[in-house]
Amino acid sequence: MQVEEYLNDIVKRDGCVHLTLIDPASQKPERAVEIAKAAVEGGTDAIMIGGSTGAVGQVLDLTLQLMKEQINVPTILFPGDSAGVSSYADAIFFMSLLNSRDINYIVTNQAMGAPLVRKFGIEPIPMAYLIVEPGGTVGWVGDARLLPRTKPELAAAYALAGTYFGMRYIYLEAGSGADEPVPVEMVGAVKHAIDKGHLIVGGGIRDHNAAAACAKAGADMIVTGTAVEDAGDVRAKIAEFVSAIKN
Ligand SMILES: CC(C)=CCC/C(C)=C/CC/C(C)=C/CC/C(C)=C/COP(=O)(O)OP(=O)(O)O
Ligand SMILES: O=P(O)(O)OC[C@@H](O)CO
Ligand SMILES: [Mg+2]
Repeated sequence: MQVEEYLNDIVKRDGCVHLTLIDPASQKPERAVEIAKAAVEGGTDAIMIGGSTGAVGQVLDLTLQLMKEQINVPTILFPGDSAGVSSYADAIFFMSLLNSRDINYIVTNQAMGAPLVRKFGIEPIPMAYLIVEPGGTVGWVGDARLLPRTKPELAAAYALAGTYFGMRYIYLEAGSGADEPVPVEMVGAVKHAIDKGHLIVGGGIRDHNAAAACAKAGADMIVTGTAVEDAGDVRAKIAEFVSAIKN
């Protein structure tokens, strides 16, 4: 429970965690590590590694190996399937896409990945992954029955079900590069519904105002990927997010 406790302690201390998502398929490992280093300098709390397409094998391993040598925050896998499990990560968001129509994303990929998680000694963090409109690539790949933006009560019902299954983290995802993040009304409704669980919000968070709004509405952790990939000055961009969400 090392990484989970680390994150939960930051929520207690700072009110909110910042997670930087790096897709190993988007750049060479050396560049990914440069981005991660700058993100850590900017104050990010951990690095998530994953992508919905093509984040596998040698590139994933090498990216994580270099990170382990060069950065001092945890690395957390964010896998699309069992091929996204690498022995060089500290933890894995062991997630089920609860609003998928495809059993592969509800439990089969997880079953294929579970023995690897055990073999490699990676810390699994049980998580309900919920995809909200517009959902982006991951909504399509994961065959999600997208949660309507105007129905916070549906998102809250899925989140509550996730906590009753024993999942301690709930991730509300609008899709990478979404035009708008998850609506604040939905963030609030989900936070209200889950007693002890932690709420992660990501997808389409581009600036510090959007990040602050999500945190204020109840997000315990904010994920940014595209905004960081696109930033000229990664360190400065992350620092803006961090100061907007933390007490
Ligand atoms: C726990 C294990 C072994 C597997 C989980 C399998 C599940 C539930 C996957 C959910 C659906 C999926 C395809 C997720 C991929 C990871 C992800 C959410 C990537 C989003 O990353 P970006 O790189 O920002 O998105 P793009 O790929 O659209 O750029
Ligand atoms: O790329 P962005 O839009 O920041 O989304 C991050 C993450 O929620 C995607 O899985
Ligand atoms: Mg990507």
